[in-house]
Formats: sequence, C-alpha cells, structure tokens
Amino acid sequence: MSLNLPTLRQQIDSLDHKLITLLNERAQVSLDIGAAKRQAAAATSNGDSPEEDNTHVYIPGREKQVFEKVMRLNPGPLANENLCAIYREIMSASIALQKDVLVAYLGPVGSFSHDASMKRFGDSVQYASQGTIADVFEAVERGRCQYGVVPFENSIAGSVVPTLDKFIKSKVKIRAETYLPVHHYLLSKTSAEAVRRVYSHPVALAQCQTFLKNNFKGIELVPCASTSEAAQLASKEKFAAAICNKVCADIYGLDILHADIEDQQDNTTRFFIISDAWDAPTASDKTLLMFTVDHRLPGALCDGLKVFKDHNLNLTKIDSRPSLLKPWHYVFFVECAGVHGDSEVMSTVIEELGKYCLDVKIVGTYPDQRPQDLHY
Ligand SMILES: O=C(O)C(=O)C[C@]1(C(=O)O)C=C[C@@H](O)C=C1
Repeated sequence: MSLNLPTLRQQIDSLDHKLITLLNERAQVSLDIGAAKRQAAAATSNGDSPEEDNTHVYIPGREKQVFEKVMRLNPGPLANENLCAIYREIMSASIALQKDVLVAYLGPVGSFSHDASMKRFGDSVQYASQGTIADVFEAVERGRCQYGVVPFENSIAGSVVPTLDKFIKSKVKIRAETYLPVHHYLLSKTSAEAVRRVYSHPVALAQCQTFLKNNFKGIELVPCASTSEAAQLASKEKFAAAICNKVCADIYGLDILHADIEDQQDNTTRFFIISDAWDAPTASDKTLLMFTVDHRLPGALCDGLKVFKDHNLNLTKIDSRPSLLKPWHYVFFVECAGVHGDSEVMSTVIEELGKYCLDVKIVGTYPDQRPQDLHY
C-alpha cells in the first residue's frame, strides 16, 4: 500500500480536532473540580480571613493515580515517558485553570531544584527563584508562594543539612516527594588546564569527589548556595569552572569541559514539595516524624524506635541534627512507610512515642513515590 502524505495529514487534522475538543472537555471538568474544592474549603474555614484563598489545587496523590492509569492504558507506540510528559502538561494547565499557583525553588534558573520543580508542576504554573533553601521555606511560610521545592537527600552525599535544620524551626508541612536523576557537568569559559577555581553547592561537590581528586587535585573549591549560582559565578570569571546541571551551559554561556562527573551514575536526589498543609490519605503513604529523646530514660531512642516495629511500620530514613537548645541534645527524623499522618495508627504511634520522646511532631505525610515509577 502506498502511503499518501496529504491523506495522512488529513487524518492527523481530524484527530487533532477530536483531541482539542476532548482536552477542553477535560479542562471544563477541572474548572468544576476547582469550584468544588473552593466550596469544600469555604465550608471548613473558620471565616477568619475570608479574602484569603487557601484552597489546595495541587493533589499529589490524585496525580500519582492519573499517571499510573495513563501508563496502564497506554497501548503504544507512544513510550510511557512521552505520554506522561504530555499528561504532566495537561495537569499543569489544569492546576493553572483552577488557581494561580506560584512555586518557590532554590535558584537561580538552571538548578536541579528548578529541574525537579518543572518536572513536578509543568510549564503552566508560575515559578519564583529563591537565593537559599531557607528563602524557599520563608516564601511558603509567609504565603508568598503556595508550594516550595527543597532538596532533602542525595543518594551519594546523604541528607541536605539546611533542609533538615529548617524543618526543626519551621511550621511548613511536606505535601509530596519527588526524585531526580542527577548528572553533573563541569562547565567553564576556559579550558580544563586553565581552571584555577571550581564553584558548586557543597552537596554537589560531595557527589564528585573522585572526579575532583583525579582531575583537579589541590584546586580551590568554592561552595555556593546552588549549582546554578555556581554557573553564574563561573560565567563572570576567566579561570573558573562550575559543577552544575548541563542546562547551565546554554543559560550562562559556558562550555562543557567534562560530562557525567558524579561518583556514581545512578546518582539521585530526593526533593520535598512543602506547603502549609498535607493532603488526604492515599493507597500508600509515608510519614516523616521529628522528636527529641528524653535522655533521663536509658534506652529511650531504642524504645522509641521499637514503637514503629510494634506497629509493623517499615522505617525508610533516620537522621539526627543538633537541637541547638543545648550541647549534645539531638532532634531525630524518622520516616516510616505504609501510614498516613491522619490515621489512627499514627495517633497511637505518637501517643506511645510520647512515653520515651519529647516534642513528637509530624513534619509531613505524602504519597509514597517510588523513583522508578516517575516517568516524566
Ligand atoms: O483531581 C483533582 O483534584 C484535580 O484538580 C484534577 C487534576 C487533573 O487535571 O487530573 C489537576 C490537578 C491535581 O493536582 C490533580 C488532578
């Protein structure tokens, strides 16, 4: 059968017609969902600030369900990755139709936080670049941005300390988690031999230690607030380079000296989406708790952790930070899987933890997002 180009294009035109009608039908339903959410929010509001619209239109658990459905229904030839990218944008437009949403991220443009934010929220929402992780928290706390995206931990370098420390002091809640594969590039305006100084975020420098030891031993390493700030600084100096995201080459006019310089190729960073509220339970949630330990009771931490075992809860992360209240006094972070913060099980866990631990608090509760299921 000979293939006729004009006829095939007519088929595409007719399919586009149907797609546009269907997309607008979907958008109309989304507008109605937005109205329903506002109604529900007004019904539960105490009427203190009627002019403020605190309605949450970003529902991570529902998005996870939509992506799972899209992949399940996909007959091909479109790859799941491509179909999910299309759906990312459909839902981004859907969010923007329901409400003007501003997302704070650790900038400037070109950072891995920016990348993670765009992949999570798509092109139709608005973004606000922040100078530091603390600024992202503040933008959300003060209500300038409804959502913020902060790095939490990296598969090579471990926890992102400024994020943990902000959780200790802040009232923001974790609403969602997301994962980003991270590949680092060495970018500069000069040649590799002429580089005298390398800028990057400390966590990024920690991810490229082997490369730096083998290629730039003894060179000055300058930590900065983000990898994209590093690129910005390197673009203004003659003999400097930055370790950052590949996209920074175009954004800041730098050349690629080395690609994929991270110590492990499966390098991944986990980010949290923070907000003033977490969302309703889904089929599979995780909860991050924070507490201090009463050291007057011997074995208090051990007894505290046993509470999770007694309730059959798997711990997926444990970390500690100095409380800053007094020396050698720690705040513990414990993440457990299979439980939502509003569940009865969690109320019991918190009650039982209270026997051994002080100031038990839920930092956030969010749909369990397996990195391998993220196809966008
Ligand atoms: O189901 C909702 O709550 C919606 O607002 C709809 C929708 C979608 O377009 O499918 C949009 C945004 C949410 O984050 C999740 C899903």
